[in-house]
Amino acid sequence: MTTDTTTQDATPGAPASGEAVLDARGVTMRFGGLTAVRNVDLTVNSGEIVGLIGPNGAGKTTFFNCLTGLYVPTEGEVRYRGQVLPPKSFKVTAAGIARTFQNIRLFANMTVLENVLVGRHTRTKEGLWSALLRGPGFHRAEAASRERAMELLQFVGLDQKAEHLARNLPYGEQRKLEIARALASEPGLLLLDEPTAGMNPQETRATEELVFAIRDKGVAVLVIEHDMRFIFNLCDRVAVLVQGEKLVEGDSATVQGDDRVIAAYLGEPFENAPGDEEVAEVEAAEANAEAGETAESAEAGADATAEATDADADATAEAADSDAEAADSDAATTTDAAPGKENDR
Ligand SMILES: Nc1ncnc2c1ncn2[C@@H]1O[C@H](COP(=O)(O)OP(=O)(O)OP(=O)(O)O)[C@@H](O)[C@H]1O
Repeated sequence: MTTDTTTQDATPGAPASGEAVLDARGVTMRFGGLTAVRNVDLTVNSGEIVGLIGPNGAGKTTFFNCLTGLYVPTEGEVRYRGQVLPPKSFKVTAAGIARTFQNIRLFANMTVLENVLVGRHTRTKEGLWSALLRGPGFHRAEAASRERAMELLQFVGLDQKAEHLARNLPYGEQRKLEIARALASEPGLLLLDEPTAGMNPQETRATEELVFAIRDKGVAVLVIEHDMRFIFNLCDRVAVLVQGEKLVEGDSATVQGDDRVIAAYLGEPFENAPGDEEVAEVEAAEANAEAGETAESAEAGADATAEATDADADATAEAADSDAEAADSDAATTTDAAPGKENDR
């Protein structure tokens, strides 16, 4: 994966490298008396990574749903490469916009590869009869789809797990798989809804690199995220929604320094280069994890010695019982540790 993770190359405010891929004008979405999104304009140019931030309930996901045909905006218009988008999500995908969801939506009982193949259906031309008759055209198309799906799995680092069931992947890899599946429709614009939610710092850092790599492949990206370090390190431009309205739009420095954004959302400005901070945080987390492992094994050794001493003092039969119990208790800890960690997310 060729990645360019320097903040400089994704410099906020740098001239847009291309024409508008997405052009949303005056988008308003009302649910009865509630206006979730009000008169929002947003453009994403080719080669750009744009962030959409705002407090909970600000209307970010509703706005995404308006862009992807899940909702028909009450007012306004959304264009993709100059064409008004049809109000049907599969047609929006076919036009060139793909998305991931805030809550992972994979086919849990299908393999990793099958999940990506599902994502390719808008790009396969073979019709129903071809699929039923399984003629040479179908087999050629299927082989090409599998090849492309494997390329995408390699791109996100999941090719070795192609035959695993999606539900058996760790959380961070499920998010990667969602991205691979979205990319399978060969989009020109990828919408990511909280791609790092529940991730640890290492996984977040890897996702950041993946998004840069996607941009480098010519796919523009619009991303919703609450992790401000991630957003300000990644995005060329950031738009801030508050109570359905766009409060501010600009480069990272402009947004971070805007008093209204600080008051409504950020709290206090980020200082220093977020990239450096994040690297330091990841390194510290890795060092802590290593130190934790070493301490755990030292503790385990000490426990074993203490138990052995106790056992010597007791009757032989009792010592055997005590060892067996200790082994049971260790086994229970090991088994519980992984699911517990998963549940924490
Ligand atoms: N289908 C719906 N029907 C009625 N109200 C809705 C619907 N979808 C969203 N809303 C409301 O619209 C507002 C914006 O919600 P939305 O989920 O878009 O916010 P958000 O910025 O994505 O929040 P979060 O960061 O928590 O995901 C909220 O008040 C929400 O309750």
